[in-house]
Amino acid sequence: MNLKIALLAGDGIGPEVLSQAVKCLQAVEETFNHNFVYREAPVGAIAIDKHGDPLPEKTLNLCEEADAVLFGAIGDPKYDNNPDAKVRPEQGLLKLRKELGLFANIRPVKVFPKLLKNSPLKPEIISGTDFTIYRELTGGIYFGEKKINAEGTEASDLCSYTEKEISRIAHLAFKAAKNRKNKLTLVDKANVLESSRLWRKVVSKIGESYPEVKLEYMFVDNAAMQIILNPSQFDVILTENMFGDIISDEGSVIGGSIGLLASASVGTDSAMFEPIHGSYPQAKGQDIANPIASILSAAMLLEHFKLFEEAMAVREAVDKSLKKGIVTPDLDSKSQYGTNHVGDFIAENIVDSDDDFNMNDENIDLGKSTII
Ligand SMILES: NC(=O)c1ccc[n+]([C@@H]2O[C@H](COP(=O)([O-])OP(=O)(O)OC[C@H]3O[C@@H](n4cnc5c(N)ncnc54)[C@H](O)[C@@H]3O)[C@@H](O)[C@H]2O)c1
Ligand SMILES: CC(C)[C@H](C(=O)O)[C@@H](O)C(=O)O
Ligand SMILES: [Mg+2]
Repeated sequence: MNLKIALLAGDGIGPEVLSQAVKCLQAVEETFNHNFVYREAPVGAIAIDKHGDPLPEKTLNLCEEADAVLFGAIGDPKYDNNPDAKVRPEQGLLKLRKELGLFANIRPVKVFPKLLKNSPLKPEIISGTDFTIYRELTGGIYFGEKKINAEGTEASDLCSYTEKEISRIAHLAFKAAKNRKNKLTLVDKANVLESSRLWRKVVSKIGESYPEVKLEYMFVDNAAMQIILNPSQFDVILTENMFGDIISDEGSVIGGSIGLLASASVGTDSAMFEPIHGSYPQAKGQDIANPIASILSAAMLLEHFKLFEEAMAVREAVDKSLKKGIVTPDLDSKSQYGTNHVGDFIAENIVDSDDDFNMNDENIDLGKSTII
């Protein structure tokens, strides 16, 4: 298959982790005889430094012309620590999502058996965790009207949703639940927020078209607790933009590190693949960041184009690195291995299972995601 892939490395650890994902895609090209063309473009703080704009027009054009975008991370303390900054790296990411129409952000949360003891939570509580968050990505409080009064003493962000914005992601989430364990939990704050009550109305109506899917509702404060207390009760979680952002970082605790959690952001015409973590500025250039979230985001990219064997080969190589303890320090504080070494190991272990993979060889956790 020929694919044009836009590479947006961004800031902090973004470039380091993204280049491990690219190594893996190149290994896939070689092993499975594909031809991917990569084009790099600046985004985030680095794009502000170079062009005065966190999403230069050239970057957006490149993404629009590409078949898919592979994103690193954006963000820099010089903006995080300056509430008065007029231009911010995050605006680049938000604009990109909006312009590409990436309304659904799919974040799988799964525990690798090998890492059961890495989690701060008890193994008996987290084993069997396998849920996917469908986070609405181009609406809600992130995109509502922002105001600050002239004195700078009062500010507001509007949380607004339309029926259309809710229903398009709800259909995706119901279809995903149908292909999984037939359960969908809508996470909201319908006891307080008008926008959440609209979510409930729209989602319950759509639910009538998916009678096999058990629809449940949960308030977000309770959901934040249940994800930690009993994560295996969840199958597909559907939620609005900000709640999805927060509960997915929380979900990453279950698996032992946020450096493992990948995501796909999809719309009708475009798709972007990005780790859920940020630019982790403290680790920039230190070769300690976990590249697996970025590598698994590349696996989701392959699945998006129905390259399932190829994606599986990447997942199996990741699994092998975890089994052999070839991991970064977030997963093993005594580890001698860095970002690059882990990336090399995973890329080198991408093989065509038709050639030499023995299913009984190792107890492999395939961890297949559920993009449709
Ligand atoms: N998609 C994105 O680009 C994205 C996402 C979240 C945050 N951000 C931005 O990133 C900057 C830093 O934000 P933050 O510190 O709140 O979140 P962060 O995700 O960058 O880091 C939080 C903590 O998670 C851990 N971590 C993150 N990535 C890791 C990795 N690959 N390997 C191992 N450990 C990892 C580290 O312990 C780190 O201290 C901010 O500017 C923020 O706006 C960007
Ligand atoms: C950086 C920020 C705008 C972003 C978000 O909130 O969507 C990040 O936290 C994420 O999870 O991708
Ligand atoms: Mg986030």
